[in-house]
Amino acid sequence: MGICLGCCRKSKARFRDKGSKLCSTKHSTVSYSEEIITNPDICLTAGIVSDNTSNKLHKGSMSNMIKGFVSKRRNRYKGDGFNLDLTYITDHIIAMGFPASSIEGVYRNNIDDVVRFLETKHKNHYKIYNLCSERSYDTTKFHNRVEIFPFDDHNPPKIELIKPFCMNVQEWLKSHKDNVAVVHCKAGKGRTGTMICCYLLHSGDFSNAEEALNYYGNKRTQDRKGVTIPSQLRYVHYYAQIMQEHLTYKPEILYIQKIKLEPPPYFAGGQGSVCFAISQQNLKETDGKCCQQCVKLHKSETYEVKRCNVFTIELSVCTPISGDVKVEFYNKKLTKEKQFQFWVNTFFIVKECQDSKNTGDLELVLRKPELDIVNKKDKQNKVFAEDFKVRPLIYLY
Ligand SMILES: O=P(O)(O)O[C@@H]1[C@@H](OP(=O)(O)O)[C@H](OP(=O)(O)O)[C@H](O)[C@H](OP(=O)(O)O)[C@H]1OP(=O)(O)O
Repeated sequence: MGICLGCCRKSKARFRDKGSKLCSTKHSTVSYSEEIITNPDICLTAGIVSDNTSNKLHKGSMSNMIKGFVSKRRNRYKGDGFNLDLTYITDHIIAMGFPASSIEGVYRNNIDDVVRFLETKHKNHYKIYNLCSERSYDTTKFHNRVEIFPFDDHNPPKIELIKPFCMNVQEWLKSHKDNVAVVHCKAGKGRTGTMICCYLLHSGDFSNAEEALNYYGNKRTQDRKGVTIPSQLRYVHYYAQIMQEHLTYKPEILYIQKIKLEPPPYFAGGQGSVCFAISQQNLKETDGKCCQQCVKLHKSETYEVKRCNVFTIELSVCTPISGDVKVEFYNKKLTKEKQFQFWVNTFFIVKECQDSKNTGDLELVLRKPELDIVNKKDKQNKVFAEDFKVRPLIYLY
């Protein structure tokens, strides 16, 4: 039986993320014998294999090696004949990577292995929570006990998504002492951690966001870094406030009029141009189901930045914002390159003002570690100074 390398266009299209990092060499139409599967070099460089071959590949020790590599520092479940990117966060809450099929099942959790695991360990007592907005799978494999609470990779959930998720998990866990909730996104780390930490707060297991996040990080990863995206962390803190102070959420309307960059980024050669966009996460109904929809509210012109202490950008129109709001900054070269982004929620901005008895306008301050992307990409402080801050000026009324 041979492996056809390079003949399956459909698989190629699907092979776009981690797999493509592993297997990105040129295609070949050569057929290889089965023993070759055990040769790491050929497997890693093979790139494209057909679907029935992937079914065999995912069972081999080579596949386990690739899976271990792809799951990086996440804790895997190994034992009883299983080797899965899956971690018990508590006895009743499981975090795992995407249950994948086809070639993706060779380097992520294979859906059939996940089914086998859950049927063996938690028969009739598991329910899956899929957080991916980007895709799904054959839910009949899990007897259709799959709930979808979708949001985008590298982003926080819409704030209104969190409570229904927590209530659904709570109801499921309360309905039988043996029930488990199995939560996943793609890697089963960032988005999964965000929602699990919110649940740990909702259930009263933790009363403070930091403790829930540390607990999750310790359980799910070897480097104790569970949720690392600043906006996802911010939303766990938001939900902690809702729980601690019994708040009733309301999407307040505010206005952004200025954004200050302090100091402005330093691009190669000393000069550069920035532009930014402000978007809002709305809920829209499609086929009777509520989905998130990111709507652009403001697209800025391009500003040339010069060296100075504070670079202030006045918005051409005072932009009303409400609920979950994303601000994205780009460096405008030949192509636009995203430098950083952050999500905030207007309800918590107003609350912060009220708590500090501030009746005037508010200058939000977001420091470099609180900004998505740049917190990881510019660790050497080459473009953004270590003490870089972005200060949106918000009008309350
Ligand atoms: O933190 P990292 O570097 O492991 O990033 C994860 C990504 O790995 P990558 O950077 O592409 O190698 C990872 O992508 P892969 O699974 O590696 O393709 C996910 O995007 C993961 O987010 P989530 O757990 O699905 O919400 C990402 O996790 P978060 O950054 O969202 O926590």
